[in-house]
Amino acid sequence: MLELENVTAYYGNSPALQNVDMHVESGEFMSVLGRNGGGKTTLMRAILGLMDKVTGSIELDGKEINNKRTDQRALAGIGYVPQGRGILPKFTVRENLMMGTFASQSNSGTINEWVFELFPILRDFLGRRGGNLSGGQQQQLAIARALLSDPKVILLDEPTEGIQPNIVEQIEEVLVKLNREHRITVVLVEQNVEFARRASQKFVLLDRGSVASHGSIDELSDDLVHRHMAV
Ligand SMILES: Nc1ncnc2c1ncn2[C@@H]1O[C@H](COP(=O)(O)OP(=O)(O)OP(=O)(O)O)[C@@H](O)[C@H]1O
Repeated sequence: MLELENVTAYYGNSPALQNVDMHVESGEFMSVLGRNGGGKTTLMRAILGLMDKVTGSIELDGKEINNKRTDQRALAGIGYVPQGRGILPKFTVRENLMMGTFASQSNSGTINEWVFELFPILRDFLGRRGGNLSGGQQQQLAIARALLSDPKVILLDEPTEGIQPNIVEQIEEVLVKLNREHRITVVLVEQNVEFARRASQKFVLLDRGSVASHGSIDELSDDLVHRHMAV
């Protein structure tokens, strides 16, 4: 459902991602791995249309999206949880959630209750400013906001970075549930290899902007991790 062929992405004139292929099937959980600076965030930005220039092909459900604007890609069904979470600190939790609904086809402004079933804490904090939540709560808010755009595929950039272990566990559980029960396709950027091994069916391993290895998650050997992820 998300097909990248020969994708090269540039900051100015310098390519940070080169000739990347990635094939994600509907309902699949894909992890994108690699050490810092390997190109993982650049890959997410290329899929979203946030790079200066991207060559190659990016298809969603068989339709080319590489010529579309970021907002059109969101409407087409790509949800995004950026690195650093991207919460608007002065907006309340309710307002942050409403931002997500505006990126959905229905553009309803209505917050679907199911995000509170996934993250009950958000209901309690609806009137609180986003900037006053803890890091873990902000991450839950960022995931809920992305879900309210009704995504077919959700891209998450290091959602567990800098978050306390019990919240990491909760986030892992929610992502697995979204994928297995709600059939949302997940593309997860992670440094946490064990999380990726538990949650994913497939992986892509980036090294210096190129695909060093890819396959089903049981093919992700310790040797590959050591070669391409150790600093
Ligand atoms: N705004 C930018 N302008 C120019 N070069 C950039 C910019 N952002 C990243 N790069 C370069 O692009 C390359 C890939 O960076 P990217 O952020 O995609 O890596 P990453 O795998 O996501 O790393 P991290 O785990 O640290 O987030 C790096 O060499 C980086 O220095």
